Amino acid sequence: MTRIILVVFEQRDGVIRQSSIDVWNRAQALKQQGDISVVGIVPGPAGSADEFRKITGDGDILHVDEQGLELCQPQAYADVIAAAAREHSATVLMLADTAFGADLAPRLSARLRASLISHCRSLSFEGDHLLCETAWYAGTVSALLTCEHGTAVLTLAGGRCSASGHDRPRLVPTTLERPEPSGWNPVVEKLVSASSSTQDVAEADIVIAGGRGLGGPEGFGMLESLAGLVGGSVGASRSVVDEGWRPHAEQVGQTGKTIAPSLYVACGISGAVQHLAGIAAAQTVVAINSDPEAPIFRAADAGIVGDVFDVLPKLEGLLREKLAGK
Ligand SMILES: Cc1cc2nc3c(=O)[nH]c(=O)nc-3n(C[C@H](O)[C@H](O)[C@H](O)COP(=O)(O)OP(=O)(O)OC[C@H]3O[C@@H](n4cnc5c(N)ncnc54)[C@H](O)[C@@H]3O)c2cc1C
Repeated sequence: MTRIILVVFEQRDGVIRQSSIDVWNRAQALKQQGDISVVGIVPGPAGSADEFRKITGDGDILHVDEQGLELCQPQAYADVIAAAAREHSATVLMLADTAFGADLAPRLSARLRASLISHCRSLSFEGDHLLCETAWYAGTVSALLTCEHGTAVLTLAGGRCSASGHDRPRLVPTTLERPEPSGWNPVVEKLVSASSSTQDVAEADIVIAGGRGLGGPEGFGMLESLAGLVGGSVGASRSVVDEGWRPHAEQVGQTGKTIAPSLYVACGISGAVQHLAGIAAAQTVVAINSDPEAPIFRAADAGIVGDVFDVLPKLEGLLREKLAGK
């Protein structure tokens, strides 16, 4: 029997999130493991052809754009996605492990009477069983979970995943048969972007993050300059956010964002387990810290022991020379 995976795409202001495209690519990779077909759904106004061109692989992508979906209201989304899951007999629903995915997944699980597995790091099919490796206790423990029967709703933790094929999915403007929307959330009237000038730290390919070692909000000027140079975003530890030096939108970790950049540079960050929980999927971690015993070095691929105020300007100077071809 063909198993149907429904991938839920998240969009913000009509722009499809990279984390959702990663989930789609991971679902495509699962097709090698059996008779599996993948369907996507984009609720809301992600209508431009350019947006859809970012997506490759096989399968239909349902695009549902109707009144009430423009504000990313989870209850409205849950109605639409549950209707799509029923219509396509989906047995697995996959969402990115973002704040929005974490809010939506339990609603879908309740509506579909499905099992819910959050923070999946990896997944595979063994016979009829879906096996999910998930992270618990800030990533210090991993558990292998399976759903014995019925539908499963999964949130997938970061992991940049590129498409293997160059096919284009078929885009299907869709209207779904569903009961009158009952639970439109009256609280959301307007979405305001927290930091419109820079890319969301959860989507960025390069993240330059700072901790308490930067001494104050002024220290982040160096990080902004370096991030601007390499086309990255600035991230922050929770201590920094608690101090009010940086906005919560930039916080990385257990109570912040889970990120999956190809390069993560931790500047003056000790590397507490709650912080490391957010960077497990980073491909390369570089740490700059004055304390050679700082735990961040154990999680780093490369480390520089030194004062961040000496190291970062030198690093940026070298990079500028390199980029100028000197
Ligand atoms: C339930 C819970 C959830 C949490 N969630 C998160 C989370 O999501 N994200 C998160 O980050 N934390 C989280 N924390 C907090 C976490 O435990 C740490 O307290 C926090 O990560 C520490 O932040 P920090 O590394 O910036 O500061 P510190 O631990 O104070 O470390 C500062 C580091 O800077 C170095 N340093 C100092 N001066 C310099 C200098 N001039 N040059 C170079 N290095 C220097 C020091 O050697 C030190 O290693 C959570 C905690 C709890 C209990």
